[in-house]
Formats: sequence, C-alpha cells, structure tokens
Amino acid sequence: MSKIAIVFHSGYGHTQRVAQAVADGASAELIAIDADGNLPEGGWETLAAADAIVFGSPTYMGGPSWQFKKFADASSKVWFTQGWKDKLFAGFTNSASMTGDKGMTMASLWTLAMQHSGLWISQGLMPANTKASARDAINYVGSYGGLMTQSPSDASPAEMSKGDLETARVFGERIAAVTTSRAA
Ligand SMILES: Cc1cc2nc3c(=O)[nH]c(=O)nc-3n(C[C@H](O)[C@H](O)[C@H](O)COP(=O)(O)O)c2cc1C
Repeated sequence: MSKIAIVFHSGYGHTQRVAQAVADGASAELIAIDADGNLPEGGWETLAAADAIVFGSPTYMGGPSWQFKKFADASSKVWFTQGWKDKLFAGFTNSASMTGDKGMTMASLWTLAMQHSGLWISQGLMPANTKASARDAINYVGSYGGLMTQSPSDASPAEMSKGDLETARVFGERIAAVTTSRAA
C-alpha cells in the first residue's frame, strides 16, 4: 500500500483540523511540527519512507509559520542528497481572510517541493464561484494550486466551514488516488 505523510504546523488548531480531514481522505499519517518547529520522534524516517509528502501550514504574515519554515530549512539536510527526489507532493494552508495572501504560502510550499525535485499534485476541483454558491460548497475558496481553507479570526477550530473540511477530505482522496495509480 502507498504511504502518504502529512507534515504540518498549527498554532491554534485550525490547520490541525484541515490536516486531519486531508488525512481522513488520504489514509495518511500525520506528523505535527511542534511549537518549537521540531518533528516528533521518527518523523524524518516516516517522510523518507513516504511515496507522497503533503505540506501544511497556517498563513502567518503572508507566508508559512516560522515553525514550518524551520522544518523547511532543516529539510536541507535531505536536499543535499536529493533524498525526496521524484516523490509526490501537495500542500494546504488556512488563514483568516478569504485571500489573506494564502497564495504566497502555497507558492512557498510548492517551491520547497520543487527544491526537493518533487512532483506536485494540484487541488483538482472546480471552484464554487457562482451567485448560487454557498459558503459550505466544495472549493468555495477557489484554489487550484493546492488546498486553501478559511476560518474567521474569531472562529474556533470547531466552527470551521464544513464545506472547507469536506474539500480537504476530497483533496486527500485525490492525493491517495494519484499516489496509488503511480505505484501501479
Ligand atoms: C502571527 C499571525 C499572523 C497571521 N497572518 C495572517 C495573514 O497574513 N493572513 C490571514 O488571512 N490571516 C492571518 N492570520 C490568521 C491565521 O491565519 C488564522 O487564525 C489561522 O486559522 C491560524 O491557523 P492555526 O490555528 O492552525 O494556527 C495570522 C495569525 C497569526 C497568529
């Protein structure tokens, strides 16, 4: 069976909920970057063994959190030997504003995957952008390059959009399908 690992940081639990939804769809293993920017025991080994690596970070000040960036910088050790070359990659980010410069975070996650000579999986969903579209529609945020979700600045993780979480689960299913078909 294909192995998918989701390595993510979440300061206040919102990105964690998105990560869980992606993991549910992808049957993936979660690796949480802690408040000091470090991986748990065995995290690097799990990433080395994965067929697909999914990056997740909240958008803070128009980019990934510093904890995610610390992980990204630490991955330079793997980069030296191109240890993740030709793996599949995907990414997601959550932020408070509907745009909020999430695209900058996604570009950063994509660039990290490219530096590791990876292959990027897009979101693969049409946007819900008609007058009739409800906030809880699939891909209401309307991203293509990866998964973007939005939670108001005063909303708890429990109050996140059901549609965004379902979008995350469906994105996970796509990552699993692409990973499995590649292995076949
Ligand atoms: C330091 C900091 C910077 C932030 N910068 C942005 C931003 O640039 N754009 C935005 O839309 N939201 C921004 N936010 C809001 C967070 O993206 C939002 O609260 C998100 O849900 C946090 O995810 P988390 O609970 O996984 O940490 C920022 C929050 C913090 C704490």
